[in-house]
Amino acid sequence: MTKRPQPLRVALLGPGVVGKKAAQLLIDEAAELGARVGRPLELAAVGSRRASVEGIDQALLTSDLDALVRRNDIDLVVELIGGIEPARSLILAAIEHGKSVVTANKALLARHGAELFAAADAHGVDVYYEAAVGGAIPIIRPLRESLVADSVTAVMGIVNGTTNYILDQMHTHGVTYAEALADAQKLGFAEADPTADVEGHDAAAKAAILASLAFHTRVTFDDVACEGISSITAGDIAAAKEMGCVIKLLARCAKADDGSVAVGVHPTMVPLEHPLASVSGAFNAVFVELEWADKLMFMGPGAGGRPTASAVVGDVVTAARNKVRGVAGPGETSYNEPNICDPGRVSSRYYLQMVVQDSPGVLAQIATCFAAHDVSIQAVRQVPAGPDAVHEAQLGIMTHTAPNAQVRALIAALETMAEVDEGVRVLRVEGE
Ligand SMILES: NC(=O)C1=CN([C@@H]2O[C@H](COP(=O)(O)OP(=O)(O)OC[C@H]3O[C@@H](n4cnc5c(N)ncnc54)[C@H](O)[C@@H]3O)[C@@H](O)[C@H]2O)C=CC1
Ligand SMILES: N[C@@H](CC=O)C(=O)O
Ligand code: NA
Repeated sequence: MTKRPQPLRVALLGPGVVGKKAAQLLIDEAAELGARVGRPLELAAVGSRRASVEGIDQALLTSDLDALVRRNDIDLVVELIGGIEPARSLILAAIEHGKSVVTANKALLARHGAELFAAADAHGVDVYYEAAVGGAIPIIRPLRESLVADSVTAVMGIVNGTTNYILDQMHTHGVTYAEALADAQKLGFAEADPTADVEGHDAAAKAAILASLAFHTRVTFDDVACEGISSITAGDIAAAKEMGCVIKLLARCAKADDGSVAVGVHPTMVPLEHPLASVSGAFNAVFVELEWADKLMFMGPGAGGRPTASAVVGDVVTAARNKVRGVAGPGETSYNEPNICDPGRVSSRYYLQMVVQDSPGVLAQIATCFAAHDVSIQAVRQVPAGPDAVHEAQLGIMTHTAPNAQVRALIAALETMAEVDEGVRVLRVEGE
């Protein structure tokens, strides 16, 4: 009788939106996944706060996550509880006990990635995290492995499904921000606390991870200039439409002229002809510009239980294959020193919208103010400020590319002009 090979045993922490689906995939496809690994793959335990979880055998559940990640009979740990602690300590303990780790936790990786990767390297195990950026979309492995010989010049992406869903609903169906957010929460895209989504923190964590991989450096969450979508109004959406654009929450990572790395997350007017403009609903997309490969776009479901579980279990199979062969995958410890661009030096096109007096010479005065700040005007749009505001007009001005600090100084100067109402609205505009 041939002896059944010893299975590789997986512990999954956090059977929530993603964890439940990852457990289901590991259970339902166990035979096929084992064949792909070359050894049986078994979901051996699930670390959970709850005493019962639909679809998971009661006998697998344990509330003692600390003990679980140290158990000798566990080979791989899948962390899906989210947040910083206890996720960080649990992952470090798992690594120190010789387990490879799979996580979807971008918040943790963007703050403590260096520590986790160094620990994994020291203990000869893997930390895989494909689900942490763009959910099911393969983007981590392409940047880390397939494109490693090329030089990335810019990475930009729609990397938060919740905000893309909200903006898309506002743009195409005219629904309110609050209605669209409630829908996104029901559909399972939103983080437990949706502030992380709508204020751009989730996208900023993903931007830090993308920039680190793209530029072989270590960018952290705190290095990312971050602005969310909670202040986007129906008026902004209407202005974008009139300028031939759509508003997207865009994460942008690029090399500045001096070689420093500029990383930001901002609501951005994206011209309709740009490939990212057509990315709708909760879909994510990452657009990469490279010196040799030119332009690539990766697109697909960036959130939700099933798509994210696909990426998580894909990483489990990869880490398990490495275990079978007695090797570790490509580590992440050889980095260039971080050199982060001062946010004021980051250049972009901008759209400025203001209410102005509708009388002769005002436009000329405003244009003079732009010239005094060395900000060049690309396009101008003027509409009545409102049905009763006969002496006021709403003026929208799109600039050519200019450094952020110069545009901020221009706005401060415009707001001191008697002809301009306070509260000049500003949005980034993608493209040249
Ligand atoms: N929901 C999504 O579409 C995506 C989520 N992610 C990431 O995947 C991870 C999990 O996200 P979700 O499944 O959406 O979250 P969730 O809130 O639905 O699930 C988390 C689970 O972990 C459990 N948990 C939390 N802290 C725990 C603790 N200290 N001890 C025991 N159990 C604990 C919770 O009770 C819950 O069952 C997060 O890092 C998230 O950022 C990544 C990509 C997409
Ligand atoms: N809340 C996130 C989930 C995936 O990371 C999103 O909306 O994209
Ligand atoms: Na991904």
